[in-house]
Amino acid sequence: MSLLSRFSQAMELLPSATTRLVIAYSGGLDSRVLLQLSKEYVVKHPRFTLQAIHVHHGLQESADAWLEHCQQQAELLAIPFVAEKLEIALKSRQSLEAVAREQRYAALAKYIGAGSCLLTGHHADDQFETFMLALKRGSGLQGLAAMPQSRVFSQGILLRPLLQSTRAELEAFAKQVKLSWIDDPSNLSLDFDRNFLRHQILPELTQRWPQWLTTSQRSVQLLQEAVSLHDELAELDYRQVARQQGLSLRELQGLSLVRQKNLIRYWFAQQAWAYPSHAQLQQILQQSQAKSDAKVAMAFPEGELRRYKEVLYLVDRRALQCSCQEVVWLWQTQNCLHLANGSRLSWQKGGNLLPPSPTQQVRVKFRDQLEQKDFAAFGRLGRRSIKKLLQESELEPWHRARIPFVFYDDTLVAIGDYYVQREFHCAEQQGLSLVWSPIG
Ligand SMILES: Nc1ncnc2c1ncn2[C@@H]1O[C@H](COP(=O)(O)OP(=O)(O)OP(=O)(O)O)[C@@H](O)[C@H]1O
Repeated sequence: MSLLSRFSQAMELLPSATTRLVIAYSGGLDSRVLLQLSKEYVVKHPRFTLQAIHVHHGLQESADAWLEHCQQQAELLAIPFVAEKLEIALKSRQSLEAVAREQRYAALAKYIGAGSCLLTGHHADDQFETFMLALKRGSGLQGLAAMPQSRVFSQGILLRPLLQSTRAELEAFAKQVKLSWIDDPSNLSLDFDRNFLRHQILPELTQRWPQWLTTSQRSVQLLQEAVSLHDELAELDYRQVARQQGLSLRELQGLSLVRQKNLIRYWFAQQAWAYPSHAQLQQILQQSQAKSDAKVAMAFPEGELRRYKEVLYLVDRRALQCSCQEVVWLWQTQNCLHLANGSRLSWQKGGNLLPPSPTQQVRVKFRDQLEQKDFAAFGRLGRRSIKKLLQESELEPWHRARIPFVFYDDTLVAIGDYYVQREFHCAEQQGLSLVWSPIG
């Protein structure tokens, strides 16, 4: 089968609403072939528009020359071209390669709205390397399943139409039609694990077993099917076990151990958190057996795992941020307030909070900023009443220091969307309704 036929077959995976193809064009062999085939395909399928994007990392001396080369190649094919320049700043212990990749995808994501598809030049050799690197790390099924041919990306989709073709096939095609491309010198350095696999391991394997890439690709596809099956099971279990925004411990523990692990991994992915490692997973399962809630708090880059009232929560890093200054709210001009602690307070008509008079100033404070006089509204029990009120609100403890207390001038009128002071009640639906979202 020709490269173009395989490319066209992959394009059939696109939803019918896709009309815009965005080519991630690095200037290397793979994406140069991708550029060519995309152009040939679009000529035959004019419902698609094309655009090429080059991400300029600025990491190598020749980065500017690469950008220029890419622009010329795109012009040659009359494909609209854009360059995205990055300024990569590394924090300690971050890998340059990983940060560059993350920022590259973030830059590309901006171009992928609904109806758009990002095309990348990944091929079968890349797939093999990804699989081997996952094996080296001791990854689970998800890691070994390497790269899917398509996945949701930003508001659209990411497709790898060359994934079934080998690098040798791409090179033969590029030479035959006399394409020009850039060879990145860093691809030769055996210091990188990927290059070691590419230059030392794969040639040995394909010399002994010429079909190696095709057959190992089949195994990867079977692993991908197994991943889908695991996800389907996790989805069913999730429906059973999900409580509030978390997982009910009682329901979780009713599952077999492997299903618990499968569900927890799925749950992390649903919240867009990186998968927990094998050791972290063990720890989560151990901690969820603990007798008291207080013991469970595990830190992850995205936030913390917490336990409250027999439910496990993944608490976003932003929701652990408490500090916040008092704010004066321009009530008449703004119906939504993004607070510095990452939460959001908004109001709409149709609630039971009496609106402020035009001369009243609306202020927002937080629990730690309340003064003695603010508690007066709560009668003799003051501070303790507020504590009790928040406990009764069922609001998770980590949100209680973050909930906004709303004042008209100096008088407390409401606490988030949980409580309206008696004197400021009006007939149902005649007043305002406050809405507080812990993560805005
Ligand atoms: N600088 C870039 N600008 C635009 N697209 C790029 C750039 N670098 C890579 N790509 C896209 O990504 C594809 C894979 O490139 P490469 O194998 O170098 O990526 P990688 O660093 O291994 O990361 P990953 O495999 O996670 O995408 C390329 O074929 C191209 O489509």
